[in-house]
This record gives sequence, structure tokens and C-alpha cells, in this order.
Amino acid sequence: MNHLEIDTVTKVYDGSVALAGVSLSVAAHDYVVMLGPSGSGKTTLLSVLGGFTPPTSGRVHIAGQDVTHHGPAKRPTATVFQDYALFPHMSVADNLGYGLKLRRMPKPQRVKTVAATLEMVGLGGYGKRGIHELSGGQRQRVAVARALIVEPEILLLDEPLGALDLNLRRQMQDELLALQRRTGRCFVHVTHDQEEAMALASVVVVMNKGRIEDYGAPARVYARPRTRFTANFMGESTEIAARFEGGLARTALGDFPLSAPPPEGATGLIIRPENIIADGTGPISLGQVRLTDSLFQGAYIRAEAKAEPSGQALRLRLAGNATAVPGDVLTLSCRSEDLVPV
Ligand SMILES: Nc1ncnc2c1ncn2[C@@H]1O[C@H](COP(=O)(O)OP(=O)(O)OP(=O)(O)O)[C@@H](O)[C@H]1O
Repeated sequence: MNHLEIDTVTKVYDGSVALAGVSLSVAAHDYVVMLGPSGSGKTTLLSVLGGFTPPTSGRVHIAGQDVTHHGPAKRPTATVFQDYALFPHMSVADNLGYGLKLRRMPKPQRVKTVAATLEMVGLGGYGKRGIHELSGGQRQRVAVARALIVEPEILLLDEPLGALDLNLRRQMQDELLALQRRTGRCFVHVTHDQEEAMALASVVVVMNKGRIEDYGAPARVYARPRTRFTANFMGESTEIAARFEGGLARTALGDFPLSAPPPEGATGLIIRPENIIADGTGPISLGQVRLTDSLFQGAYIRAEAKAEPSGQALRLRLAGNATAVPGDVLTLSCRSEDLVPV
């Protein structure tokens, strides 16, 4: 059995289905990021893992123990909430020490553990401060430290960086990743920010309408999405309608060999803009297109084009130093493996 086993978990609220049979196995060293649009069930699943929401059916095992009906205090998890939920009237050290006190750790040991944990999150010497004397990033670190200090088997993080500005968010992402590696603990993190998911996850879980659409290493999920929803939700792509016959995808741009069998019921090929080569040097020719739109973005040019004569629209990403204006005619190509059947 894996470190975390989620077995066919459902959650129904007054007839509305928040989780529709979610199953997932997670290893002890994984950094899992749950990603999905608003209302897809991410927070509900995290809350079921933390023991705050009882599932309607299904089971949850953590470190070999069936915790399905255990409340938050009775399971080996700790949660970092988006608003941090720190005790505002207590000092930083008392916030951290609280959980240890509940576990009846003797005071001298408690003081040492608090100091070491503050050191670990880069807040050595901040123990005496009040919560209101900290910046947003420092409060976030205190919240993570307070959760980690009780040595949970799994650290649950609900949009932990949601309240921070972009620069601080990136810095805290680096810090969270370093902390996860240093502590070797399993982190399960909820976000709706796909860049954050890619940056942090060893396993990204894409959720939609209470189900898992796709999960795996971020590079695989991004490059070879298993479903149309995942392809559209993560990054940009173009879909080319296709019929699949004898190892070939027949499309308006031509017939292409497939590098993998199409999933059942597949009706299209997905291609990412950055995988379209803006000349004829790739092994698969996509033919000629005329640019219909181009937008300079600094490092690259985001462009739209229409294939000739089919009229198929394509999204492109051209080098930032290219000259590209609407009306230009380009010959496009790609690699077979970058045409992903969905
Ligand atoms: N306490 C509740 N009572 C009734 N319905 C709920 C409750 N909590 C969540 N839901 C519903 O369950 C579904 C999943 O919600 P959930 O909060 O898990 O989604 P989410 O992916 O975390 O969304 P967001 O990114 O907006 O936080 C939604 O349709 C929501 O309205």
C-alpha cells in the first residue's frame, strides 16, 4: 500500500456532487499539486484528506492506517490554510509551540524544537514577535512551520500562496520546494495557478467536475495530456479535427503517422504553439499558413495563422527576434510525437 491511498472517494452535498469517485495513490516523498478550475473539487478533496469533511463514500488510508472516519486531530496530517489561521494574540514561538504543548512535550524540548523549526523556515530569532509584526511572507512561513512542527505524515496546503504578490509567490514556491525536499515529507497542495503547479509538483493532479482528468509528472501531463480538458486547461494548444485509421490521423492539413495509439473515441490532435516549427525543417510537414495576428511578448511572438487552403486555425509561438506581420506566409512543420490524439 502506498503512503496515501484515496479509494473511490465521493462527496455529495444536498444532491450536488463535489467528488465523483476519486482514486489516487501517492508515495511518501511526493509533492502532489491538485490543479483545476473553480468548483472542480480540489478543496473538498483536501478537506476530506485533513478529516474536516467526511466523505459520502470511499476510503482514505494514510501510512497504512484507515483514517476515513478520523477527525483532524486523530490523523497524521497538518493543514496550512489560505488565510494561515494563526493565533493573532500569541507570539510566533507560542503559535509553533501550541501543537507540541497539546502533545505534552516537556517545555525545554519544546523550546528547542520551536527554535530549530523557525530556523528551518528562515525565521530564526523571530520567536518573540507578534503575528501582527510580520509581513505576509513571514506569516506564511510561520503557518508552514506550525504545521510541520508536529511532524505530520502529510502536509496539506490549501492555496497557501494565494494572498501573496507575484514576486513573493515565486520566492515562497522555491522555499516550499526546498522545505519539502529537506523534510522528505509528503506535501499535498491545492492551487488554481498552473505555473505554480508545474514548478512544485512531482505529481500534478488535474481535477474537473469532481473527477481526476489526468495525473502524473508535470512534464508528461503538459506534453502528452490524456484528455482534451487537460490540454486546454494547461497552457495553450490548437486542436485539429482528425479521423483515426490504421495508425494514421487524417486531417485537413494532411495524413499524419501516430506516435501512440489514440484513446478510444478520439476525434482530434492537439499541438502546443511552441512545438510548431516555423519552417519546413521538422519531420512532419503541416503545410503553408498565412499569419492572421501577431503579438510581441518580449521573449517570443504569439501568433495566429490560417492554413491554406483548408482554413484550419493554428496558434504559433515565434522567436522574439523574428519579423512577423499579418499576411506573411510561412511553411510549418513539427515532430510526430507533438501531435497528441485526444
Ligand atoms: N459546504 C458545502 N456545501 C455545499 N456545496 C459545497 C460545499 N463545499 C463545496 N461545495 C460545492 O462542491 C463543489 C466543489 O467545490 P470545491 O470548493 O471543492 O472546489 P474547488 O476546486 O476547491 O474550487 P475553488 O478553486 O473555487 O476553491 C462546488 O460545486 C461547490 O459549490
